[in-house]
Amino acid sequence: MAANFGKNYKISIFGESHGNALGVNIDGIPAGTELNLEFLSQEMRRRAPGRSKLTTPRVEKDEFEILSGFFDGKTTGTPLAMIIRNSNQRSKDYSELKRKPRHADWSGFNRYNGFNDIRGSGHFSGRITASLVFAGAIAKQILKSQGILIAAHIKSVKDIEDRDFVESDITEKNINKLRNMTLPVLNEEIVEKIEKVVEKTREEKNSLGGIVELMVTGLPAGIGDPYFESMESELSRMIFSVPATKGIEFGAGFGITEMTGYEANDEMYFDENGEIKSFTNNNGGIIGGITTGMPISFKVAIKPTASIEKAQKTVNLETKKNDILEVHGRHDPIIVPRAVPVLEAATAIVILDRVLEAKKYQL
Ligand SMILES: Cc1cc2nc3c(=O)[nH]c(=O)nc-3n(C[C@H](O)[C@H](O)[C@H](O)COP(=O)(O)O)c2cc1C
Ligand SMILES: C=C(O[C@@H]1CC(C(=O)O)=C[C@@H](OP(=O)(O)O)[C@H]1O)C(=O)O
Repeated sequence: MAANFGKNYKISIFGESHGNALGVNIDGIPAGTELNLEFLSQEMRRRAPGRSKLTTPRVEKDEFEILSGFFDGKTTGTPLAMIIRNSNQRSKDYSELKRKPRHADWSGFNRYNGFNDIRGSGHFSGRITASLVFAGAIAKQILKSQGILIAAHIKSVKDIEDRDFVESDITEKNINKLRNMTLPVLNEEIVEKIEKVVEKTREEKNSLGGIVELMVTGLPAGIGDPYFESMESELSRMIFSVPATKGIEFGAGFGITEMTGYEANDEMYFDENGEIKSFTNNNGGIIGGITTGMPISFKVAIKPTASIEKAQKTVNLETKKNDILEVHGRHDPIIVPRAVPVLEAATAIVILDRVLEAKKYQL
């Protein structure tokens, strides 16, 4: 089923943006895992809507309720189900959109024979990513206990660029700092520039996109598989499940095509502790679908928000005539900052699933 992901850390998501609730059922959490509920809440707040002037004004607390699989502060090992109740639906904003489709309304209408819930785009809404953040936050806690850390920052908005991650950026202290920033960037001088360009674009009834960079450290060499379950394949499958994702590149990405083989090869050496490293990481920590022991590094392209107030051409499915669409309602003028915690969580789910898979073939 399309709503399911994972072979070992298995998630099944459900819900609609304007329905009663959304949530996730997680199977495969090791029994006896202590959950830090405050950390889970913090992660939910990082993604929640209505938390800054750069996000949609729809305010939702995104308080989660754990229904099963958790007892006396520890997981029981049986499925852990979580729901979040929706509290701030304004479905009249969508009354026109049944006739005049926006983002996934037209493709979803055809896929579900017209029975898709169009209120807030139903299951297609970015709101459903709250479930990913919850499952990812549990995965992050488990991975951290194994020395595996995941970090993300905004790499660019329009033509405003942050510097790239280096391995030494990935410390618990730096991750905590980024987690507490509305605009998580490494070069804080660009924060104001981003705020200004987003504000200006919003005033022009338009929206912006950008790039998020992620890095995973602490993974040993040898996790993953060749071909269909390669680490890149699994990560890409999950990352493309995050609404608004339009591209992913590992390591030097498309830029590697401009290098010669001599430049592109990541030359290896023994470091002062006798560990094998490479001087460069153009392959993004994955070769042959399997981790090399270098950090996994990748960038994700997030498109500009589809729902904009600026008038655009569309079709009217009722009159069967060409028409004009102006989307009123509550929308993110840019999805990128809210995508940061979602992409981290999505990455954590995949990495944990692959780490558990590796336990099957490594004694
Ligand atoms: C956290 C988050 C928030 C989003 N907010 C909006 C929004 O306010 N308005 C909108 O049109 N799209 C928003 N999106 C993107 C749409 O959900 C997405 O574009 C749509 O489902 C179609 O999917 P696609 O763009 O991946 O093809 C958001 C996505 C995420 C991850
Ligand atoms: C509610 C959230 O964001 C929503 C994501 C979204 C979309 O089309 O993806 C459209 C808007 O929905 P609504 O019209 O219901 O306010 C956003 O507010 C959320 O992320 O929790």
